[in-house]
Amino acid sequence: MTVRTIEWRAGEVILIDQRRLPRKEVYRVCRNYRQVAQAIRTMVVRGAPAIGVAAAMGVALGARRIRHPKSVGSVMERVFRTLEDTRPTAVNLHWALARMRRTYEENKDGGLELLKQRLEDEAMEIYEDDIAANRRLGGLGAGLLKGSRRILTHCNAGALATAGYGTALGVLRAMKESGAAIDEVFVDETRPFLQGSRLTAWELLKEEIPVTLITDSMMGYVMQSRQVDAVVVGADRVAANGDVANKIGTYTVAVLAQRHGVPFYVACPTSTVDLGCPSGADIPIEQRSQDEVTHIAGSRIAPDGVHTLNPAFDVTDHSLVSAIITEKAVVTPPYKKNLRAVCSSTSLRYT
Ligand SMILES: CSC[C@H]1O[C@H](OP(=O)(O)O)[C@H](O)[C@@H]1O
Repeated sequence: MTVRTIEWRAGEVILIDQRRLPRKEVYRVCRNYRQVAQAIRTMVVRGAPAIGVAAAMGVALGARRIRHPKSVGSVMERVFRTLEDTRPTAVNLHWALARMRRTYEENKDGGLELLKQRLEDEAMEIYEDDIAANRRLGGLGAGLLKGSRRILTHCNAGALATAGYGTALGVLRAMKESGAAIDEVFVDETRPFLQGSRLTAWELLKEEIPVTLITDSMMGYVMQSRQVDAVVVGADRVAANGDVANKIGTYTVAVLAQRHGVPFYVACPTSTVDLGCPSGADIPIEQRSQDEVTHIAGSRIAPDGVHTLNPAFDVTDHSLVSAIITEKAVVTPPYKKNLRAVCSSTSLRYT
């Protein structure tokens, strides 16, 4: 099954509108960087690696529309700032923009047409690197989870959250490709945006991987009744000490996993590890609109005027993380030392 999450088509960025899934497969055509930024903000495209790739393509779009060499500097600064301001938590967005900014600085004096081509080439490289990384980490994860036949995952860390193949779902895809027996994947709905029930269930059904949808409140029950052999989730930012920011509810899963002796694995490319971020306390947590909590599919389910909280992410302490599966290695504690050893060559300064 090839999900076309995102596609560069000479001067356009094509995105599957993830707000419409699973009922409709609708594609959004972005013809300028502002449209890409809006698609990221409104979660037409979502998922840490996917928004990084989208932002990189947005930079290439922004450059393509420049007509006068003298305006390059002012236009590109506006492009970078607009895309950097879309969503704060997923470090892949800022990592990808740092790569694009490095390419811009290296080529800004080489002529406008060369600059445009170099930025497009870099965006495509970020796209292809992500898919390759997911396939590699998937294979490493399949080896780690060998023998785990009943797995729980949270949110969507699949092809839809990346340039393709997925991270947590990349591990499941690699397990299936290797012939490993998967008896059951428990997917929780992941309120309020329902990435689990709408996106992960959709991806796994298409892959013919056995999936059971549960409500968020059933996570404790399935682990207490010993129905889960392992948990694997994605990540939006891993701090230098191994603390993990991921979709809201991940911390709950991790505490339950520890309580019931279930290994808790995080699958992410090294572009998700932020060595410049000392701990989870330093990770900015995005607060999203209250409508996501008070409405489902556009219908109000809560009374007018009710106060809501809507942090889009939480932080799981590194002590609850059994291992971090990256494309370069499966990283185990002590994370501060081992993450630096594995990820330093990928790390880029974002500030
Ligand atoms: C492959 S990482 C996907 C990661 O991103 C999601 O957040 P959002 O849907 O708000 O972009 C979620 O935290 C996933 O685990």
